[in-house]
Amino acid sequence: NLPDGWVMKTSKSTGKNYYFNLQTKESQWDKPDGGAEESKVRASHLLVKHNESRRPSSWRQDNITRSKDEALEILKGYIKQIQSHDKTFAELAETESDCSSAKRGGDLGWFGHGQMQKPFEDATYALEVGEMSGPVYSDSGIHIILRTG
Ligand SMILES: N=C(N)NCCC[C@H](NC(=O)[C@@H]1CCC/C1=C/[C@H](COP(=O)(O)O)NC=O)C(N)=O
Repeated sequence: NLPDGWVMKTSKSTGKNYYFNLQTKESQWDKPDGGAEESKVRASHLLVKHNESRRPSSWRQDNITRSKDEALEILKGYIKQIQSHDKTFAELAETESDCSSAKRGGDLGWFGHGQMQKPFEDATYALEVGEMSGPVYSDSGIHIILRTG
């Protein structure tokens, strides 16, 4: 049996079985190891990309040219909006995040060690469930992380 959200599919082109996560829409050839549930975490994030991001493009903007400093100032503004309860985390992530998870309010689903870039993984595991991070830097850009599970 497969961990939650995962289904097995057969590739039309190769006839090989692969695994697809209905929640995160990611697919992989290897059977997802359940991994001890307790070692997994769930998080949402709001990503602001910049011109040094590994992929300076997103659903919001084809070519992202803002500087890293500008991205940090923008992200700090979002943190203030969330802390003042002006908007919820998910509402802001949905309209502002440069990650495709924006359409799920920033939800990345459950993940274990080795799946996300290390700085992001470490920052998430350091949070209590329900806690929000400050600015977290990865090769993708600058994130706010909300640990949800
Ligand atoms: N398991 C789930 N839900 N999907 C696979 C995630 C793969 C992982 N991704 C990341 O580490 C970045 C930073 C944290 C979230 C994340 C999202 C990136 C950010 O955007 P990008 O820099 O790729 O354009 N978009 C999707 O992957 C990686 N090892 O590269």
